[in-house]
Amino acid sequence: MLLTINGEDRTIENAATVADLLGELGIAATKVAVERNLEIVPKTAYGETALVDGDKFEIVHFIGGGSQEADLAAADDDGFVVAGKKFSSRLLVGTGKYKDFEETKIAIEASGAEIVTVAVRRVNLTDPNQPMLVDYVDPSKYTYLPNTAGCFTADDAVRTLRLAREAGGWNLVKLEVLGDQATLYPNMPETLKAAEALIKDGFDVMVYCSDDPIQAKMLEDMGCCAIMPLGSLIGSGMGILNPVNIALIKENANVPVLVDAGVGTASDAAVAMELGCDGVLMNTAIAGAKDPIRMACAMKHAIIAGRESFLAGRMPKKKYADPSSPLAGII
Ligand SMILES: CC(=O)[C@@H](O)[C@H](O)COP(=O)(O)O
Repeated sequence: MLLTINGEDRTIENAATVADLLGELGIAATKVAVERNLEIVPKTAYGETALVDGDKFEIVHFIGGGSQEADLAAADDDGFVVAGKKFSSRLLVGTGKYKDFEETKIAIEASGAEIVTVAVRRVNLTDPNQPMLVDYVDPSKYTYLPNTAGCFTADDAVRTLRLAREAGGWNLVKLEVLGDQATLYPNMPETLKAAEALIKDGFDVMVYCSDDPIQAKMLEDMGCCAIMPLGSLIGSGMGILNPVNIALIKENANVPVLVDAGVGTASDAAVAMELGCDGVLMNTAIAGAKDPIRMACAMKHAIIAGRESFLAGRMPKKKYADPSSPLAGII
């Protein structure tokens, strides 16, 4: 019979059920999520779900998947907590745009990040015959944060994350619903709709959003566990274009606020932290640098420096000079 599996037409000779199909493809049923004609098939039903000619399957295969406990031993008192879990690093990193998985791995190590976000639709999680991220970035060492990059509707985003949860058990997710290809700006009505559905479905939702303080508050009130306004457009490296709005969002929030997207260089990350943000998520600034490993290291230091500077409290700005050496006693 003719089936479409992950967009590819395949002739399957012997399989009668989803369980048989996985067997024929050589995939262990416990590490896989199957969506058939846009409906997720629960693992318990693989054996009795009969294949029908023309069925379309989306199969997500995670080797050793599932988010694991972060290494809390290293967490200092200033760590940040999201969805009840404490992290010592306030830098979250993406996994796209690197030369290969080896470079991804070394850059993530150099960044000191504990949370790594993965585009479920883009990173190879399905084909065990190709290099797979989980073979390089150990899911028992890092908290995997599946994201919905490439989703332009609420329905698409919700389906993508349900599929990821079915496969890897991930409950903590990063929602992004994009408006158009040119800007990748968040589509806020669709983002709100998806966030509501995911929260209702039991997900812990970290949400990429516009830097509008009112909509950020709506997302928090709805139950999102972290608010992630963009600094500037994804991949633009333009830094934080609206620091006043980011500060307003942080001032009104009772959940962590992380700048997500647009960071271009280390000083942008420091600015985000000096505004009082709880963390920064970035990808392109590291992966797109001439020396990604060195930049990852720079970002680690920038995040720490920005945070320390925020906690230290900056001196007040003054209109006129104030000599560095006291004038009293000068002859
Ligand atoms: C990796 C990821 O989740 C991106 O969608 C994110 O928004 C990062 O953007 P930059 O690549 O601009 O850092």
